[in-house]
Amino acid sequence: MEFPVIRRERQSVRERPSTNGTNTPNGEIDRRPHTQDKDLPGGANWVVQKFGGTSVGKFAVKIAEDIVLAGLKDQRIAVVCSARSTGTKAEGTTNRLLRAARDVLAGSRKYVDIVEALRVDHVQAGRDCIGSSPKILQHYTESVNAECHELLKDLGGAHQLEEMTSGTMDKVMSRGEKLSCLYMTALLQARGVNAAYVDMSSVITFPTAKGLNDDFYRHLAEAMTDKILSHGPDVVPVITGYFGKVPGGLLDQVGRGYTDLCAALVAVGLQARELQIWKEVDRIFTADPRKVPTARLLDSVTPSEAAELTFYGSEVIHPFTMDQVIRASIPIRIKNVMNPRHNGTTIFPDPADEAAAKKRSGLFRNRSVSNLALHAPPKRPTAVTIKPSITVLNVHSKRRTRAHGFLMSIFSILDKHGLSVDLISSSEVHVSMAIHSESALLSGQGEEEMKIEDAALQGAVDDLSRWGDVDLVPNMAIISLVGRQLRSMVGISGRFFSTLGEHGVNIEMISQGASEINISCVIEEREANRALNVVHTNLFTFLE
Ligand SMILES: Nc1ncnc2c1ncn2[C@@H]1O[C@H](COP(=O)(O)OP(=O)(O)O)[C@@H](O)[C@H]1O
Ligand SMILES: N[C@@H](CC(=O)OP(=O)(O)O)C(=O)O
Repeated sequence: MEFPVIRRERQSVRERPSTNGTNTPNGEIDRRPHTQDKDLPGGANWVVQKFGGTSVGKFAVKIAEDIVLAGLKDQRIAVVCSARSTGTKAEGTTNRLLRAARDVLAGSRKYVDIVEALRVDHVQAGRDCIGSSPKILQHYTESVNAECHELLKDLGGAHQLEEMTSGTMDKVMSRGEKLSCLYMTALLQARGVNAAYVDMSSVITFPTAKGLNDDFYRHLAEAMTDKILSHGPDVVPVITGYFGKVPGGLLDQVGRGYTDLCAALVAVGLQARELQIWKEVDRIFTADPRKVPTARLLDSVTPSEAAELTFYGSEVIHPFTMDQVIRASIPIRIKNVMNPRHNGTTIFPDPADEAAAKKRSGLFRNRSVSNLALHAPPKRPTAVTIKPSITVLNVHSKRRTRAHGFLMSIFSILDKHGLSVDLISSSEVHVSMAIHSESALLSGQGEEEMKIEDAALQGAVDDLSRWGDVDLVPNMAIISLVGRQLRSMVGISGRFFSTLGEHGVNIEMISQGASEINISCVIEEREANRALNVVHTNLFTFLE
C-alpha cells in the first residue's frame, strides 16, 4: 500500500521504521538507527502498543518477551492493556465485572464469588509467570488483593444502597484494566524492563462541561501525556486502557472496547510514530476466520471500513479511535501477538477517497461522475460480517397515511427508553428497526409463550403501541457486506441478496444506501454462519 507523506517536519510513514523496528510497511528489514527528535514529548520515537484482553489473558509472556522487550531496542514503547480474558471475551474479566454489578442490582450477593474468582485467577496468573522473582510477585499479589478488596467495598456499598450509578458501574469496570496492568507491569519488571504502572482512572481532572467533543479529547490526550511523562524519561509505561470519569460514563458514552480509544489518545499525546492494536488473530480478514475457514487476510482497510466492520460485529477497532489518530496522521496497524514479525493490517485513508472528498465542494453530489470516474474498475467487497443478538421491532401505523411526526415520535420513544437502533427500514406506514442487545430481551419459545424480559423494551413497546400495532421478531442477526468499492460495483446488492435467496436464507429486512460502503440485511440468527460462508464463497472468491 502506498502511504501519503503525512507531515512535512517528520518522516513519511513509508520511511518510518515499523513494528518492533524489524519490518517496514513494505516488508523489508529496517535496521537504521532512529533519530531522537527533541521536540517530541519525552524526546523520543514512541510506538503505542495496545493489547486486547484475550491477548493479555493468553499470551502475556509472549507479549512481554517477544514484543515489548524485543521492540525496546529501536524505540520507546507505551503499553496499553485491556482487562484479561483467558478464554473468550464473553467470559473475560470485564464481562464478569459487569455481571457482578448486575447481580448487585438484582439484589443478589453472587458478586462476592465473582470477585473472589477474579482475585484467585489473577494471583495464579502471577504465580505462573512471575514466580522466579519473589519480591515482584509479592508486591503484585498484595496489589491484586488490595484492588479486589476495594472492588468488594464498592459492590457492597451499592448492594446496601440498592443502587448502581453509572459512576459506580464504571469504577467496577475499571478494576479489570487495573488488574491486567498490574500483571503486565510485574511481568515486564521480572524480565528486567523498567516498567511503570500508570493508572489513568483519575486522569480527568479538567472541566468537562462540554462533553466528548474535540476540546475534551485534546485535553485528555494532554493530561494522559503529562501523567505518562511524569514517570521519568526511561520507563516503559503500562497504561490502564480505562480512563476514568468521562461525562455521562465511559460505558454509556464510549462503550465496550474503550481501551482502543485510550491508546489512540496516548498516541496523539506522545506524537507516536505508530499505533499498534495487538490481537489474537492474524490481522483483519475478509470474514471472521473462526467462522469462515477460507477467509483471506487484508493488507489494509480504510478507517470507515474498519468502523463499519466493528459496528456490525467484527471487532477490529473502536470506531472513535480512528478520528483522533488519523487527524494526527499517525498510522494504525492491527497485529497478531502470535506472529509479531508480520506487518499486520494497516488502517489508513484511501487516497482516492480523500481526493473525492476534496472535489466535493458542497451539498450536492453527482455520484456517476465523482465516484465512478475517480475509482479504479470495480473489484470486490472488502469483508462480510455478522452481528448476532438482534431483535426486530416492527411498528405498523394505524393511520392510512403517515402522520406528520410519525418517525420523530418513534425515535423519541426509543430515546426515552435508551434503546438505539442498528438498522432501520421504513415505508409510508410501517417501520422496522433492528435492535441489538448483549443480554436477552425476550424469553420463552413459541409465539404464545414468549415474553419481554427487558424493562426498557417493555416501556418502548407500551409507548409505541399508541402509534400502531407493534410486533417483535427475536433471534435475528445482521449480515453486512462492507467495502469502499461497493459504491462503484454495479449490481452488487442484487448479487448479495440473490446469493442469500438462492441458498434458502430468508431476509427479514433490508437496509441499503444509508452508508455507501455497507449493504446490510437481517436474517435468522441460526442461519448466520451458513449465510456468512455462502456470501464469502460466492461474492469474494469468484471475483479473483
Ligand atoms: N473480519 C475479521 N477479521 C479479523 N477478526 C475478526 C473478523 N471478524 C470477527 N473477528 C473476530 O474478532 C476477534 C478479534 O480479536 P481478539 O484478539 O479476540 O480481540 P481483542 O483484542 O479485543 O481481545 C477475534 O475473535 C476474531 O475471530
Ligand atoms: N475491557 C473492555 C475494554 C476493551 O477495550 O476490551 P478489548 O480490548 O479486549 O476489546 C471490554 O471488554 O470492552
